[in-house]
Amino acid sequence: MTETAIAATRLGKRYGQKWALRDCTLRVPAGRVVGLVGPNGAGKSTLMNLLVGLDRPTTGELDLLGERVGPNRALDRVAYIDQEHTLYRNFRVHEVLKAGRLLNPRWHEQDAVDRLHELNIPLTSKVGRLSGGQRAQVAVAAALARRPDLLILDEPVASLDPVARRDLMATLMAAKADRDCTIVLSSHVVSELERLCDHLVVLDHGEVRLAGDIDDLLDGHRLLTGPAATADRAPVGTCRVVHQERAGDQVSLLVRGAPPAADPAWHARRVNLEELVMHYLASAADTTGGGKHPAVLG
Ligand SMILES: Nc1ncnc2c1ncn2[C@@H]1O[C@H](COP(=O)(O)OP(=O)(O)OP(=O)(O)O)[C@@H](O)[C@H]1O
Repeated sequence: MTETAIAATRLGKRYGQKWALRDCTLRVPAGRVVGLVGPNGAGKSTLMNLLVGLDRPTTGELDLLGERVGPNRALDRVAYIDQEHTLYRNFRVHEVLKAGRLLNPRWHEQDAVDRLHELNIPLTSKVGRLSGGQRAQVAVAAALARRPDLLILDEPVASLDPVARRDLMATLMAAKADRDCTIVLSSHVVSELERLCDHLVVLDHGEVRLAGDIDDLLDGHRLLTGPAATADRAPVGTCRVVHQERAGDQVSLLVRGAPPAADPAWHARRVNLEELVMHYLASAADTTGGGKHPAVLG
């Protein structure tokens, strides 16, 4: 397997005057499960459309699984599932599999049959009569039957109830355990990604705000809390202040790096993934004028 699943260099997509994605430079090692997060309109679907070849970039370069993505490149090692888990509703499940068999040179039907059997989804059922969760499972089973090296899912659980969400996440985790593919999934809900993902990309206003392996990102940040009155003298050392937030007479600063434990009035602790993402998004909102949060310091 190639070492790098996704290498994007200054990738951009403009619709008319508007940049949906701008200057996106990313390197995702193969085998990662990537959580792509960001608010509405952040550019998540735009990035995914570029990754799966549904759209062409306005600027920049994109390599997937070691190959340059271009107009004549078949993306047969990449599978994509959109938000609606689009399937023909009049098809029966076995007809979905037949279509997959006819359309895909790499097709392992028994994988899908076994998976659907385990989930008690009859092959004779009409897609339109399945629940939303079952339809999502059929879409995932059909995508996995292609044994993709890169599986991309646009908000796969957004329309599902909590049990169906859990079941779909379990299917993805099992698929990852079976085959060492790279998975990219987008969501608004960070807590949903936390159990599954080991790599994070935060997008906002079409720009990458944060990207990296989640363990490294969590190790590399601290939340420094102390008296708001002395916020400008917070003991940050050489750390970069990403964002600060005031609550009463206390202020919390998200810093990148390890601040020196010099001042007893200040307390440094690790952050969780949700806090990390929220601070980065709040910081982005400050710089783009879209938020109500206090100013970014550095
Ligand atoms: N085909 C298009 N034509 C014009 N503008 C578009 C098009 N597709 C996306 N955009 C714009 O690009 C920006 C990014 O949209 P995108 O759908 O990628 O965001 P997103 O993060 O996936 O949002 P959501 O979470 O709501 O699905 C938005 O401002 C959107 O209106």
